[in-house]
Amino acid sequence: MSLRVLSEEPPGSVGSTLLEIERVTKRYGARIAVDDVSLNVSAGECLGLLGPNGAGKSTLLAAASGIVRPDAGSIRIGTWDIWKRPREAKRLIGFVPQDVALYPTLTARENLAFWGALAGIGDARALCKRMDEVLELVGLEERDRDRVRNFSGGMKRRLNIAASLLHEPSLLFLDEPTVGIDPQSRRHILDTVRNLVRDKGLTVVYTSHYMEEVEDLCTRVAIIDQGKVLVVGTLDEVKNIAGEHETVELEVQGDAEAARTLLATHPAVLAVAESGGKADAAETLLVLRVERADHAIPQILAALISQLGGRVTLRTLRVRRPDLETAFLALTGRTLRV
Ligand SMILES: Nc1ncnc2c1ncn2[C@@H]1O[C@H](COP(=O)(O)OP(=O)(O)OP(=O)(O)O)[C@@H](O)[C@H]1O
Repeated sequence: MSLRVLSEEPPGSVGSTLLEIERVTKRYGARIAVDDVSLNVSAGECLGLLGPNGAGKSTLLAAASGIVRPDAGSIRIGTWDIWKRPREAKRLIGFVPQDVALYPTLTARENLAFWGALAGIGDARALCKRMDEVLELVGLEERDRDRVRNFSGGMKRRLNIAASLLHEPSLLFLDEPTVGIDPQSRRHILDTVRNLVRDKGLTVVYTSHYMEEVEDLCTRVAIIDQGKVLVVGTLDEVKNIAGEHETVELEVQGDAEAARTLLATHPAVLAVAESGGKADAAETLLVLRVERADHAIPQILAALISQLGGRVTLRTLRVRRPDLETAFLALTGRTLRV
């Protein structure tokens, strides 16, 4: 599938291109992790990079941060090519990896001092002031003397974000910062990122497989799957990509395979998506694309009752309005959920 660029220029008061990714490819052996990706990010915007596990998001961020060298293509941060002028380019970026990079036996402040020294902040007073600022930004100012080994997973992620901000970057890469953490820390991270963009003018590339987070934070979104960016545009442009079609979700118990087969050939159903439900789950999620939900639902229910009554139990039925999940479905025939 070829890339669809729905809008060249991001909306709002954003500036010149701060990140330019041009035709980047990265292979691991025979596997293509990033496949000929081009993407621009303007100063002041928050771009969401949305895709399922294994889509290539981390590899693309690692390439853009100068951590993983691509096999082809170029990456420019501001005016600097990240591979030709890494020192200058890296000064402009902060990178928050998925894995926490902290010393558990050191306190929060000692960890920041270590990262500050690595970032070249030599002046002790300047570093101290900057540590206070970033600790406050992530809401850890009261815990700065605590050892990191006593922190929750969410607090460690927040400290990692603080460390990435010490040298006052213009562009922040966040690689799935909310995976596997408590809801309070998740809320805190989302609020911190929003404030950094709105109040400090930071430019952010935020990767996630949670469409709600991207809808909440970002002005533009790029959908990535199997190493390719399938579409780039404003949230509204991408949400509407499914066009006039609607999505009906059925949660069924029993012989879900028979229900899937029946619905896949039903005239009211355009397509049944593969959904990544858990193999041991009691219910199976069937995601249907239909022309009009109000017409299709009575026919679908009648077919299930007359042909599979007793073998399948319907637990829930939901109609989805166009959102990033339905866009992903329209583009790939699969659901985002994992
Ligand atoms: N160091 C590596 N060696 C071999 N294969 C790799 C390596 N890193 C990533 N891959 C493969 O490249 C593909 C893209 O992985 P990547 O981690 O970039 O995806 P992702 O979208 O960030 O997914 P996740 O959210 O699971 O990290 C996957 O198929 C992955 O298995």
